[in-house]
Parts: sequence; structure tokens; C-alpha cells
Amino acid sequence: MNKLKIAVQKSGRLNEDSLRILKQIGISIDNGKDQLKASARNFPLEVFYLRNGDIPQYLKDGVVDAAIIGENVLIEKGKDITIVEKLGFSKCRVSIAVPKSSNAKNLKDLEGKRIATSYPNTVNQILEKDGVKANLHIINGSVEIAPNIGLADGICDIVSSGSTLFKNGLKEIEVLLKSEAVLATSPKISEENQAIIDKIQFRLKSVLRGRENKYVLLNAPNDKLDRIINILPGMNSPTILPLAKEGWSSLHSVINKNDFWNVIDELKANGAEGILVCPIENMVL
Ligand SMILES: Nc1ncnc2c1ncn2[C@@H]1O[C@H](COP(=O)(O)OP(=O)(O)OP(=O)(O)O)[C@@H](O)[C@H]1O
Ligand SMILES: O=P(O)(O)OC[C@H]1O[C@H](OP(=O)(O)OP(=O)(O)O)[C@H](O)[C@@H]1O
Ligand SMILES: [Mg+2]
Repeated sequence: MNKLKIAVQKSGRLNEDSLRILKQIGISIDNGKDQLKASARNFPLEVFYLRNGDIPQYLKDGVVDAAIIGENVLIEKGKDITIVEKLGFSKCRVSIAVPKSSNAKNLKDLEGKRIATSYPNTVNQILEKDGVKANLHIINGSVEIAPNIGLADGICDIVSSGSTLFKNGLKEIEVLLKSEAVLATSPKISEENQAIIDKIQFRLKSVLRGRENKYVLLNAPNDKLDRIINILPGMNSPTILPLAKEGWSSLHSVINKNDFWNVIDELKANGAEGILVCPIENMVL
């Protein structure tokens, strides 16, 4: 049977969430410890555990058909690779930072200076765009230490909470790009395997949509239903069921997680009682 080959980070920040999202879309993987390859039990899929940094080349060569990878790595090493879906985890940014005491306020102020980074292509591209000449010092890790040991005047690296910058006495002066984990495909993917990706993408969209929303149930007296319905956005229109208690109904709807506390306040103010909020596993449209 034909199987889609998908690369997942072997160990590191993406590994757990990548396997979790595959599980959430109903794909169970036989996962022996220290295995570099595993098959799905219930889906035409083979998982290859690889280094994040090696994945773009495997995609380019068509050694794997797809991958779950940080967008920042694709920007650095995989320009012609298609992003199928953003997955919402491992969110970070790639930024320029300098010592707190530095006068540099932006990239232009680093003209003629030394920048330490693991992302030379990304930095070179922005330097060219801004017409700035700087000297790159390429290192593979612990980039934030470079200014402290006299290796560089500034750095370009991943920032998330900012705590690594803070601990090393650095300040962020320019954000070059924002990144999150993505599902990406090889330019050499076959039609047959693209059909498998389409199926995966459909399931992913349902899971991601579910994460964005909450299911809300509430009780209200019938004479207040109209006002409450106007507050609820809902997928279509809310479901209304009569309660055993005369003159009361139960109302069910879906609310976006970003504005749900405001909506809840409004619902309460307009007579809603016994409000329950539940997570949604899947939202299939
Ligand atoms: N502090 C962070 N917060 C959020 N996401 C991050 C953070 N650091 C890295 N990432 C994201 O997770 C990805 C993997 O990072 P990780 O440090 O696990 O791997 P790596 O050491 O860069 O790669 P490799 O697998 O090649 O050793 C990065 O490419 C980036 O997209
Ligand atoms: O802004 P923060 O939340 O502090 O995160 C940023 C740090 O996280 C990453 O390192 P990681 O911990 O992955 O170590 P690594 O260099 O060994 O990959 C990145 O290279 C930064 O150093
Ligand atoms: Mg890292």
C-alpha cells in the first residue's frame, strides 16, 4: 500500500506537539523508543524522526513527502517548499538583539558591525533589503552569549518569552519574522500522496477550528431569549430546547475563544443562568 512519508522532529520543542496533533486527527503511531521510523496503524502514513534543521533538504529532495516543521527553518532553508497549514504551536519570532548598553536602535545602526546568528540567509536577506553591510558570525547554538564573550555586537535568534535575552543582558531591536509550526509539503509530492495530505489538512482544519471556539450552554427565561440570541454569534443559529421548568429554555451555541469572556458578561447581564463552557475537539464544516 502507498504511504505518505512525513518528517517530525526527533527530539526538541516540536516533537511532542507534532505527535499530539497527529493523534488528535485520529492517526495512531506505533512509537517504539529510539525508533527513527514508525508506521501509523490506521492511516497510510509513515513517520520519520529527523533533526528540524535537516528537514528542508529532505523535502526539497522528495525523500519525505511532508513535514511538521518551524516556519522559521523553512524561511531560512526552504524557500520553494509549500506551507499547507499553520498549526498554532511553537510560536516564536526571529529578532535582532543588542546589549542593553548599545546605542543601536535598528538594523541600520549595525552597519559595519558583527552579528552572530544561526540564521545567515534570513539575516543576509534583510541586510540586503535595507542596504546594510555587516559581518555575520555563524554559530549553531547559545547565540545569546556571543556579545558577552566579545564575539559579536549583536545577534539574530529566536525569541519567545524574551527570558534568554533578558538573562544575557540583551534587548530586542527588530523583529525579522514571526513563526509557528507548520505542515509543509515537498515540491516533488505525487498526486496520490497529495490526496493523503488533503485528507490530513481537512482533519487538521477541524481540530484547529475546534481549538478556536468554545461550546456554550445556558438557561434563560423565554421572555429573554430574543435578547440573548442577539448576543450570541453562533455557527448558524443557536439550538433552543425547552426546560422541564415552565417558561424556561436551554440554549446551545459556539463562541470564539477570543471574545468569550465579554460575551459571557453580556449574557449574564441579559438574564442567562447556569452557563456552561466546554472545549470543542473537532469542528467539521
Ligand atoms: N523558545 C521557543 N519558543 C517557541 N518556539 C521555539 C522556541 N525555540 C525554538 N522554537 C521553534 O521550535 C523549533 C525547534 O526548536 P528546537 O530548539 O527544538 O530545535 P533545534 O535545536 O533548532 O533543531 P534540531 O531538531 O535541528 O536540533 C524552532 O525551529 C522554532 O520554530
Ligand atoms: O525567549 P525565550 O523564551 O527565552 O526563548 C528563546 C530561546 O529558545 C531557543 O533556545 P532553546 O531553548 O531551544 O535552546 P537550543 O539553543 O539548545 O535550541 C532559542 O534559540 C532562544 O535561545
Ligand atoms: Mg532551540
